[in-house]
Amino acid sequence: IQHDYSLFCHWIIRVVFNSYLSSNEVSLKMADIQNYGFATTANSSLSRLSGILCKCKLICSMTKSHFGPQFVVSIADRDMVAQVLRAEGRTPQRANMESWQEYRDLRGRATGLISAEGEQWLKMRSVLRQKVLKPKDVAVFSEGVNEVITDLIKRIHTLRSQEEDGETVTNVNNLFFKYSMEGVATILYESRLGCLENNIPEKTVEYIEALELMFSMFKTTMYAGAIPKWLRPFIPKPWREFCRSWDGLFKFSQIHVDNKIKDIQSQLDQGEEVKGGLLTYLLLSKELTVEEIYANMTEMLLAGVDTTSFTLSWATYLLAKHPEVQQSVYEEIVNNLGKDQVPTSDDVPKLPMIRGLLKETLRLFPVLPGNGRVTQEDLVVGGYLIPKGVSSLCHYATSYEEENFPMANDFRPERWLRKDNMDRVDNFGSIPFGYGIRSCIGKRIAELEIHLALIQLLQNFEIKISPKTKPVKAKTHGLLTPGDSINVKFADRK
Ligand code: HEM
Repeated sequence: IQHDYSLFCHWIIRVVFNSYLSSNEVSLKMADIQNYGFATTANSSLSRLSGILCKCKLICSMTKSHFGPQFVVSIADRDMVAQVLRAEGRTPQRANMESWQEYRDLRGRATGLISAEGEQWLKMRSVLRQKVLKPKDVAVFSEGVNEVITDLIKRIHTLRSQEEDGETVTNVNNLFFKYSMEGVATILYESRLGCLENNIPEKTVEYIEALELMFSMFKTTMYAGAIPKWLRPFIPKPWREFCRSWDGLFKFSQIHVDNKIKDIQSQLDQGEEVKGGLLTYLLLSKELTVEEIYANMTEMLLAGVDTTSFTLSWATYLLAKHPEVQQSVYEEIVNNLGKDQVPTSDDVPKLPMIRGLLKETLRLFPVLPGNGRVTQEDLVVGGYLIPKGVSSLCHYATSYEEENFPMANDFRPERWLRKDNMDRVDNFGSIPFGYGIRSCIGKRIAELEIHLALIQLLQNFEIKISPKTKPVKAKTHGLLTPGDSINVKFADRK
């Protein structure tokens, strides 16, 4: 049962238990159990069942289980996670990417950074890392991101004016989804989509809706790869939808990349000097093929929207729930930057509390609660032999360990402040962007989008609890997401 049928068990358990418990409670219990030992949502349904029945919290730091046909060793201990990551070779391998590869083979598409392996991955990583991996590389995107933030603030004014109290914005994640999509498109495609406009042109509405649908469809079809191929004729929907959402994402990226190719060509034809950002560089340098550029833009779009928007939603929620923290972050902004000055990336180092706020938000709510790795050598970890070819690193669990973070359940951004130059606040207990040469390549982009947005939001508004704010818990379907709408008030700063 733990092999091919684990997914079915998972579904059956969900259906049965949903009828006994509220769905939130089930998600929470599943999240708890998953993150205390199991890295992926469909892991080992039987163990989950016993966990739910016993209401016990699994606190083992190493467990073995199965995800579809795959054997997984899940590690939830800071030092063991560090040991596995430090043992990585020059081309670390990501787990569970077979379905992504299969889709690309089927459609004759290239792989992007997330799905590529080996030398192919290394080649693309070496090209992309030169442009986006250091804070100074992404500093050039500040202006474009700030334009998007101006639209975000306008949109908040519009949305709250539609509410009775003139201050509440319901389901902030909708808003931040559009912000993140607009922000990442500005950086990746060097063009604006218009997601945050009040009167969005019909054409734009169509593709925003199509993209939203693709993102939501993608989440539900994530497990398509775990269903054995021989079962697909009997249960065709997950695989069909998985392919359909990839088709849509690729098409979307291709339209924007092709537009850029035309722009560049017309500039060249007119004898103009061609200047631009990341995409222009990739197209002109020809270090990647056009197919590789399509694939990387598609995978970065997929990786860069929900991650950023969920993190912003949680940060907003935490600030509303902790007015004293919000006040100290705000005071730091006013004292070091002023009430009205538009921040750039150069200002962020002057605002350690803003950085602490993001780190603490990601410690409590790491969008990717686990990290799948294919270990490339046999390893002895914590006295156990982990065979080559498996492992899953559960940093959600290590983020909540008292040993790693005293008063771990509390929201305390100041825990990330350095007392002096020698003080090291980095902590393997919380690695929301992963670690090492295969860590998140969009980390600096995400930080820029989130830091600048939070600074301007706090300069403009006091974020407060609204009567519509209910306690929101996290749930997981691969990504850790808010389990309910986050509704807060954006009150004008006096
Ligand atoms: C709060 C926001 C984000 C979080 C928490 C996050 C987290 C992560 C994590 C945990 C990984 C896996 C790292 C590993 O395997 O060690 C990853 C990989 C990746 N992320 Fe992000 N990410 C975020 C935003 C972004 C953005 C904005 C982009 C692109 C614009 C992006 C692009 C990627 C790509 C391409 C990879 C694969 C890298 C590789 O395999 O070489 N991410 N991210």
